[in-house]
Amino acid sequence: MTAPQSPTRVLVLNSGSSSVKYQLLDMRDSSRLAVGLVERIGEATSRLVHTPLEGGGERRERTGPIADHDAALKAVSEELTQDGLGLDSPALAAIGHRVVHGGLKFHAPTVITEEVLAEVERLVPVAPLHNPANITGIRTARALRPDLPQVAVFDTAFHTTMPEAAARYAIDIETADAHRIRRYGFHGTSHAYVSRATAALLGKDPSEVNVIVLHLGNGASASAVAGGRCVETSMGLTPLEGLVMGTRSGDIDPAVTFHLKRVAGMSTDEIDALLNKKSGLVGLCGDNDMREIRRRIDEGDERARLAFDIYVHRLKKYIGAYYAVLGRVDAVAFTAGVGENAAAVREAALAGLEEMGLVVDAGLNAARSDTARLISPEYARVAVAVVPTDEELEIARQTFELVTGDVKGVPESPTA
Ligand SMILES: Nc1ncnc2c1ncn2[C@@H]1O[C@H](COP(=O)(O)OP(=O)(O)O)[C@@H](O)[C@H]1O
Ligand SMILES: CC(=O)OP(=O)(O)O
Ligand SMILES: [Mg+2]
Repeated sequence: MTAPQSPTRVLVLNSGSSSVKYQLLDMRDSSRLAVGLVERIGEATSRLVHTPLEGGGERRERTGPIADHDAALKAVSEELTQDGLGLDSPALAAIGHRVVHGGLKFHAPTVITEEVLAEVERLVPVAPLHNPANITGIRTARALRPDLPQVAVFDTAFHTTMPEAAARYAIDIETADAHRIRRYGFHGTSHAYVSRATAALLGKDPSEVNVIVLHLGNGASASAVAGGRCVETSMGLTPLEGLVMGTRSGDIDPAVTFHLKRVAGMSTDEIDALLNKKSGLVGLCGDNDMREIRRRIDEGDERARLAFDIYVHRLKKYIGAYYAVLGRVDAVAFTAGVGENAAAVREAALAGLEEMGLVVDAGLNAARSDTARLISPEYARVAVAVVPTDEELEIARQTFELVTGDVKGVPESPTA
């Protein structure tokens, strides 16, 4: 009789403000067994799309109201069970959660305890769109499988290497320290994964290269990574600072908020909602989807053109700034929904930077691919790359490594 195999599967939950993305992976070969997405949580038109990649099941879609993240996770659990991949499976080693704000405490993936949850809860005011969803995801997953290790992988962890000169705001230092006001940075799992994948694409070790990573999704951030360590990133105390995003303003003179309060008579909550939800691309032109913005530009829409130009202008400023921070740049890597798909954004962001060694080959830029690739000509001094991010795989790896102490070889139970 053979002894039972050690569990090798990890379920990854990436709970966003109104969505949950999930993947079930087998860490023996990092293969995906099921992937899915629940979107528009809390609306009447919620949608769950579930794709089993193992067991011969078909892609399924459910529409109709899903009230909250708790209901969303229960629906995901039902879908997985239908494919024989349910949370009750003894093959499951752990559940890995993306947790957006980890403050200064968490530098590495962490097994979730009540103390860890309390700290994540304490940080809700500085990640109001993200941490509450992460907490619900953790509590629901724990209720479904109380015996299983649950691991938090923090968006902030990769940025904890930032030097004080980059991490501090120039405000009264006692006030800042009393309230832990500093720049934390986010999307760190993606910046870590993409900077490493870019080094691999260049055939180098991460310690040998300096990379500017541009994570352009709904939320967007840039980072400067020197020899594998983050030295600067564009998001700050909260995920509001930095680049222009789908619905967030990014950088703004803080006095705009006083002005809105004193002159426009808006409340703090109204200003918060304005800057987080009604700004960025959606505030400028009514759309936050870059595909729709490009379509409108092609039809001659001036508002869409202006929104695109502001988005790209900010991006270019950050590329220049991070070039200066790094001194020598080996590669600029574009990632996430916009970075991976919007050739026009990549072209416009780097236009006119030939003197800095940054050149985009139009043919390579226009080509499409699901794998990491270079879009700069061979002669260019700085490589420009499109590198699909994979936050879920990175979370699964870190989770599995933490619970088994091994990421490559899977420990087997000794044969009886
Ligand atoms: N084919 C495409 N062309 C241009 N932009 C795209 C394309 N596909 C997706 N996007 C952009 O990517 C965004 C979503 O990026 P994603 O990384 O999935 O975001 P998030 O993880 O923050 O939800 C969309 O809002 C859209 O602007
Ligand atoms: C931190 C952050 O902005 O995340 P997202 O892009 O998922 O909203
Ligand atoms: Mg994302």
